[in-house]
Amino acid sequence: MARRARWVVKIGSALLTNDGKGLDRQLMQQWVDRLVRLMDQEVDLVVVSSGAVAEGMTRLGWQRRPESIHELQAAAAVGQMGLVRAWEACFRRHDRHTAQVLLTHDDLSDRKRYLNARATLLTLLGLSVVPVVNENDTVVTDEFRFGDNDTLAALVANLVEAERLVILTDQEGLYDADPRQKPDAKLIREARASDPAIVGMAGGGGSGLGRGGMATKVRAARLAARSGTITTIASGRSPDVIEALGAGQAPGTTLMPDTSPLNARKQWLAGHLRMRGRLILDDGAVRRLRQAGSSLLPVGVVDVFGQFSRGEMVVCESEQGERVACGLVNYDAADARRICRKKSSEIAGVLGYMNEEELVHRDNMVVFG
Ligand SMILES: Nc1ncnc2c1ncn2[C@@H]1O[C@H](COP(=O)(O)OP(=O)(O)O)[C@@H](O)[C@H]1O
Ligand SMILES: N[C@@H](CCC(=O)OP(=O)(O)O)C(=O)O
Repeated sequence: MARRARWVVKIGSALLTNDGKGLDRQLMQQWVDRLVRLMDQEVDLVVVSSGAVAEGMTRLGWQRRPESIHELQAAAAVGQMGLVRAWEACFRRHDRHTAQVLLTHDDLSDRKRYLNARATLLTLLGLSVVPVVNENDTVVTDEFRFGDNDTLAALVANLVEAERLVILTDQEGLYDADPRQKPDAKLIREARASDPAIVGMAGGGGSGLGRGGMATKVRAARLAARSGTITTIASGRSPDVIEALGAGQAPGTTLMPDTSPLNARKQWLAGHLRMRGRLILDDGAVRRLRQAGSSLLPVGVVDVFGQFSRGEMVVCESEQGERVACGLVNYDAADARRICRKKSSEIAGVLGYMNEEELVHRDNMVVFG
């Protein structure tokens, strides 16, 4: 059965807080009404919501964005409360659960945490819960922060392999110049995310509330393209944009990836990680990986070489020494040795716990041609 489509919808501070006048709950409800309709059309949804700092400033009565990092973090902590409550209330009206997911850069660059974040998000989607993601502003240090949620949303799109990233902002899309400076700027309808020309068109943060501006949105589209994700940058002032997207129209600016999802994922897996170990597979496992598109179960592994931790990259070889696949492993080397040749139902008995029944999940694996 084909899996449901996955979309990541990112909503920026300027839009969400009505240019700093507090959370625009009415508009939020209008978006949610449309988003729920999308979910009814077989789309799983992850919302990436900015606005914690802006909402915190409103609650604390601050007129200007503070300079000090600790004041910003304090404002984010206050505002995040309002933000998740507001999202929860809007989705509740449709009997949908929401979940607060706060991520940092470390969570997505460390492979173990990456796998855990991915598994949790996919579990939430499987439960029809809407994850509401923001950066964990209170704990991040300056050098490791995303800073803008455009980048975070793109990495979340990579994480769940979303078909589409929708970046809702206060402009109709990407213009050939900043429309706040040049009112006659023209809207770009469609471009390749990798086109160097569009980077030059995008200026920095414009609203004073958001941090990213268009430049980070264009960069986000490039990052998202790694997992074959199509990015739409559109105005969230009118919730009809979501309806139009659901009906297959292309409002705002569409930024297309160059590669198909499979190739993009292959490039990403192959380009980013070093092999830490080797798993030797029996003939049955080799066949199942190559022909049936299966995950690798411990029962098909006859030997384990190398030192690796959960989440690291391993190469899978046949007993004849042929490279069959590579992927992110779900157990560390010591535990992999203990469960190889064992049925998945025996894992918990042998180890005293079970992460996943697969040693390497199909989604985290590239099979060589
Ligand atoms: N080429 C461009 N096209 C559209 N907007 C641009 C462009 N260059 C800069 N901008 C500015 O980017 C702003 C949106 O970014 P930002 O304020 O960070 O919003 P958000 O909070 O939605 O992320 C716009 O209000 C606009 O002034
Ligand atoms: N994590 C921050 C969001 C950072 C930010 O301003 O992002 P954006 O408005 O999307 O450019 C917050 O919730 O205030």
